[in-house]
Amino acid sequence: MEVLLHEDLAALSDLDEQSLLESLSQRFKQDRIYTYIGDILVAINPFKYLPLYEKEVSERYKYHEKTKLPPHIFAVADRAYQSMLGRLATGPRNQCIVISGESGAGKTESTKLLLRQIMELCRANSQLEQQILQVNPLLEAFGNAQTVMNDNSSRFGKYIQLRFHNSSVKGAKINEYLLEKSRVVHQDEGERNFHIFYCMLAGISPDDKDMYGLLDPTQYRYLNGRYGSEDIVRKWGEKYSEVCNAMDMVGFEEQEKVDMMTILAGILSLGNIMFEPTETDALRVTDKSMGWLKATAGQFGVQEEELLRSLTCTLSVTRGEAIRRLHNQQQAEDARDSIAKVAYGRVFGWIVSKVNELLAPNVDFDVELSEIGILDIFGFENFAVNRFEQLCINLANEQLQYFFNHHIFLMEQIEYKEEGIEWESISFKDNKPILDLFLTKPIGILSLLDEQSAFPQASDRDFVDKLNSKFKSSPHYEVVRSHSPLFTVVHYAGKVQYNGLGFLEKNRDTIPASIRSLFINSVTPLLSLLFAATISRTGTLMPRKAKLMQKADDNFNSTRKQSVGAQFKHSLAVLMEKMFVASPHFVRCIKPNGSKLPDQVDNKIVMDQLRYNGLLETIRIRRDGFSWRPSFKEFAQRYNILLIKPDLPLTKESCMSILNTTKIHGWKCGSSRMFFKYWHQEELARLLERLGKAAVVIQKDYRSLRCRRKYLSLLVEVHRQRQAQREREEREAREEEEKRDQELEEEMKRRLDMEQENKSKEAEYLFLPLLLLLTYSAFGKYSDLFPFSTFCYVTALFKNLLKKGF
Ligand SMILES: Nc1ncnc2c1ncn2[C@@H]1O[C@H](COP(=O)(O)OP(=O)(O)OP(=O)(O)O)[C@@H](O)[C@H]1O
Repeated sequence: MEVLLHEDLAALSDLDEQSLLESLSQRFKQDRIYTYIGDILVAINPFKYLPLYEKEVSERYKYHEKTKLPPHIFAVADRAYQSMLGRLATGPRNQCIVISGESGAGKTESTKLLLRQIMELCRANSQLEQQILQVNPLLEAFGNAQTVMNDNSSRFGKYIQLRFHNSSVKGAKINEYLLEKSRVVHQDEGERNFHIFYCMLAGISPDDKDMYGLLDPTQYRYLNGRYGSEDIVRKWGEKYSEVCNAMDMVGFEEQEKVDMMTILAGILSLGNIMFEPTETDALRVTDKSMGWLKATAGQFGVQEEELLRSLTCTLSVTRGEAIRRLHNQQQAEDARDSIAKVAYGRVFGWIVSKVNELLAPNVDFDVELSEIGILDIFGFENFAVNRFEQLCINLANEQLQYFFNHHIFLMEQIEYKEEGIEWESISFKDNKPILDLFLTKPIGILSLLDEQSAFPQASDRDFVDKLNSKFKSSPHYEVVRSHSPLFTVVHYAGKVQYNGLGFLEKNRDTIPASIRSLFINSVTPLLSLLFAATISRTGTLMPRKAKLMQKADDNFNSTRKQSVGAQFKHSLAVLMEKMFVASPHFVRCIKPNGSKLPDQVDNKIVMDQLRYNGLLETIRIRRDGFSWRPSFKEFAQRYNILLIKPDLPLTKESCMSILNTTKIHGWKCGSSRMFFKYWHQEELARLLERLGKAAVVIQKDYRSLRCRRKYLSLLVEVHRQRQAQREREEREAREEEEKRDQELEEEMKRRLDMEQENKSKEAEYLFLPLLLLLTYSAFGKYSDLFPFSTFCYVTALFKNLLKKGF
């Protein structure tokens, strides 16, 4: 039991297919839906609520050590986030998380959980992060639908690029891949149209229903006249308010929402327009559907007659002459359906481009952003009837499987050989020949499809005949003897029989110029914008400014447009380019049974998935192989800190010296790079972390020492300043006192002087008359000899002598 419940299957020494299955299903029965194969996460869809994603669980998985907690999708989010920031074994790098598995295996749920946890990790609570989280319900409503394999199946692929500056999210970009537009006009048994139609009909208020001209849901042919039980309708209603909230949150304007709903209502009405032949060659709209024609024209904001004309005939200009060709009933119905598909496809593309506009990073161009990409692409599909869409979906899955194989098996084993590492080769199912069958030029399925699509007279049968003649000897292709244009491709995940009917038309995906110009002139601004938009080489809608529209439309030529197959091929190539330069993390989703039931494991279904996913081989390569292979330079640069020697040369010898200081075993040394087991990354990261913690302690102590020293010198300075202050104050006091003494002395002197003066004045007053008397009496006799002036002079002389204290 111990072995069976092992959390990392790569740690088991011996495992065969049967014990792998047993091990996973035992864990599943105990609600342990996650299991590691080294650094790869296997997730089995529980089809029931499990208390695995609560706030408290999310907290535990933040910055955790992998081996200390059970395997979890949150652990993948944590590892991608920490690796992006360069906190784990490697320096900062862009990351991508690749989620794969067949339809209904749980990819979209895993994507949502990853997004949520990454937002938690960057402590997100700003408006931007809320907007990023709100994008999902919006895209799900417009891009998901019920299929026989999954009630909430993604009918498009998406690659979400989260962009960060340092640790906080600065923006996001959604890349969408090939929406299954044909679902708007046709759904197979047991399937439904896109969720938004049902949500809108269930959740809209009676007033708005009147405003948009919506009627009873069972009346609409595009909905197959089917609606749902009361319970389901209630849920759709709730979903509709969620979608409206999401639109508000993401930032859609009121008029844009109204336009969008009007277009959806128009698509539903359009589907009810039926045609019948008249006695002349012309077609007419049946009496019953005249009302629908009127309603559609109103909802699409175009003239009723013009709409009818564009449905029933094609106008083309040859050598300056306008030629009108009448449609037969089938052509009119095709024109009707193609309007519905284009309108819906473009609404979806517009939502994505609008979301991207609103979530674009608001930072300067020179700010370098890091990225985590999450890929949630439609799962492998094999229905009773497989059409062009299934072919594209399965091609995308082939491409993903190739990416997985390339990373896990191919690159690794090539490097062992090149670097002289002893290695017993592990065989795996290489799907490169199947990819080549699709993508090779000029003789691959997509090239032949393009070739045939370019001939207006070619039929789907011609296309399949061409495939049969070119690939009849290929081990990955089987000719099917039938009146219908059938063919079989042996995919990595099993054989799929395709029905070639409609392949050419879907690949061309053109709308007649007359229809396009009719809608460009619609009074509904959004519809006009959508039909004037161009489509990029990778199939992305590019809305244009109104003024530029008409000019470009004058020389619009539908044959210049890339085929859908070519666009899809390009978009996959661009996606692979992005993913090949990032560090990948793999989540392999497994569907436990075909009935979408909880607690049930269908051994055959699970075993098939384990086999075609190559999980047993993955376990072997993760157990015996060296999944992490940094170059000497890369390793020495990152880990020289373990030697605590600056300026260490980035050589093999340095790598050896570094590793000799650790207790890590089991690594190998090649001729230009090191070879490590997946768990070595964790061990080295732990050593770095320990060193990091030690560095923090040293920094802390050093800082405290510096602070203490600074404090002491400040204290001395304070003492010095205080002393100086004291001395200054004393000196000032002294000077003040001296000044006061001096003033006192002066005052005393002044008073003395005054006293003296007073005394002399008294003497003057006392002696002057006497002196005068004496003088006069002494000199009186000789007054003749002494004139009066002499007398005055002598008197003044005495007076002065008296003043001076004589
Ligand atoms: N972790 C989970 N916990 C509970 N239920 C889950 C979980 N994962 C998936 N499910 C259930 O399985 C259903 C299908 O999952 P999901 O839509 O994620 O599959 P998918 O692989 O994305 O399929 P497709 O390729 O068709 O889009 C979900 O609607 C949900 O009911």
